[in-house]
Parts: sequence; structure tokens; C-alpha cells
Amino acid sequence: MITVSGISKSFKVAQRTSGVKSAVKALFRREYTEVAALNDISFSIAPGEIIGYIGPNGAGKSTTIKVMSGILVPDRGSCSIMGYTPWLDRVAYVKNIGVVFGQRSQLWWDVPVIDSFELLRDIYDVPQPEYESNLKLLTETLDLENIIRTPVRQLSLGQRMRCEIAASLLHSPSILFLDEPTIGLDAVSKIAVRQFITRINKEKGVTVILTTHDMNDIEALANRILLIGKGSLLFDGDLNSLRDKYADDSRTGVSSIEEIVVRMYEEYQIS
Ligand SMILES: Nc1ncnc2c1ncn2[C@@H]1O[C@H](COP(=O)(O)OP(=O)(O)OP(=O)(O)O)[C@@H](O)[C@H]1O
Repeated sequence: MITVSGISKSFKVAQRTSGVKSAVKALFRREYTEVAALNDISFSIAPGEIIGYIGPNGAGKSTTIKVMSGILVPDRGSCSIMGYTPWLDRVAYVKNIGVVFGQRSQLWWDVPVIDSFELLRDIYDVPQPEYESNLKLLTETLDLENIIRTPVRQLSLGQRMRCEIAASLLHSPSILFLDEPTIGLDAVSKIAVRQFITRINKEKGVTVILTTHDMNDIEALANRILLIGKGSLLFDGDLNSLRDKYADDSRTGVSSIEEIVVRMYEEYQIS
């Protein structure tokens, strides 16, 4: 369903030292350094998998999600998702995917949530009966009834995230990209979001690619883990094989998933 082969992506970042003199100099001659965000990344994902895509800050997780969702064009490599190349076939492709960036909103800030949903229905060309049945299911399971008529700017972070997840699923996508969907949520909202992800995966077979720093998300959801560090893919396997490799039951009993990940980061020298 998803094949990523040899993807590399670099960014040019303008460099400037502080001070007026260097600001004036930069007007005439800019200096750049190149940041290699992704370096020859390859993996495949089968339908119905829930992938935990983990790694420390700046590892390249969001860049990978942006390439896979067609927002960024890589410098090298290929990517085939349901037969589409995301950045080439964008219009047809996006009908098959849902994307949630925990740090950004896809909802219109000043209008009630339901207006954003209706706009998304029109953008994605969702037939009315399908829209209504999805909206009903999402409203019930994500508990949106009391917030759906409120403008987004008046919602709390947890309320907004539940709306963001609903917005990404109104068009019945087969693949859901979640970039830090539980960031800043309280315990109740985190559990609600996790239960919901499990449900759409089990009942509708939605394939989920999840990036998170919350290892409880990984423990609750992921049946396979991909570890990225400094732009390179370092580990591809399940949680049990990670535990077998890194858990230290001689001293402390079974180590927590957080400790296991720290050990893994240390081994790969990416912490
Ligand atoms: N638009 C951009 N311009 C310049 N550099 C960028 C840009 N986007 C990402 N980078 C750089 O690419 C590298 C990977 O960034 P990315 O956002 O993919 O990391 P991440 O694993 O998602 O990190 P985090 O966990 O902190 O969100 C970082 O060094 C980052 O500074």
C-alpha cells in the first residue's frame, strides 16, 4: 500500500550573525548552510498497520509525513501510496488520506467548527449521505455535540484536537497521518483519542502513521515501530523485539517504554 524508496530531503537555511552590520551585509550576500533532514529513507507499510514513527526532536519525522502527504517534494527517491506519487498526483491523492498536524490547524479559526466541516465536504466532494453518516459517527465517538457550533478560536486545545481528527476523516480516507495528535492533551482526551484511533483501525481498516513523543501512545497503539534519527531510519520492528533487546529485567523488572527508547537513542547516538 505504501512504499517509500531512498527518499532524501535537504533544506537550505540562511545563516546570519547578530548585529546591524551583519544585517546590512546579509542584504547583499546571504550565506546558507544545508540541513539534511532525510537521508535515504526506505520502508513499506501494509494496509491496516498502525505505525509508530518515533525519534528525537529534529530527527525528520514531520518532514517524512510532509513528503508522504504530498506537501513537500523530496530531492531524491520515490514514494508510491495506493498507486499515487503524493507530490505529483496531489488532487486525486488527497482524497485517500487524512492528515492531522498537532501543531497546526486545518480548521478555519473564526467560524464554527461545523462550517469548516461543510467546507471540507465541498473541497473533497464528499456525497451528502456519506458526509452525514461520517459526521454522526465522528460526533458521537469524539463527543463533539456540544462544541461543533463554537468558533475554533474559542475551543480548548483538547476540544480542537478532537475536531481536527474528525475533520481529517470526513471524507473516509484509507490512510491517516497523525503528527503529534496528543500534544498538550489531558489524560482523558489522550485516552479518548487513542481509543478512537484503535476503533477506526479495527472497524474501518484505516492505516495509521503516527508520530509522537508520548511513548504511552506508542504502547497503546503501534503494532510496528520505525525509529528515525538524524534523518536516517535506524530500527524497524515491533515493541516486543524492542523490549527483548533493551529491557533490563535484572535490576528493575521490566523497563518502561520511555527507558527503552532512551536506551535505543543512546545506542544509536541520537539523543
Ligand atoms: N522548512 C524548513 N526549513 C529549514 N529546515 C527545516 C525545515 N523543516 C525542517 N527543517 C529541519 O529539518 C530537520 C528535521 O525536521 P523535522 O521537523 O522533520 O523533525 P521532527 O523529527 O519532526 O522533529 P520534532 O520532534 O522536533 O517535531 C531539522 O533539523 C529541522 O530544523
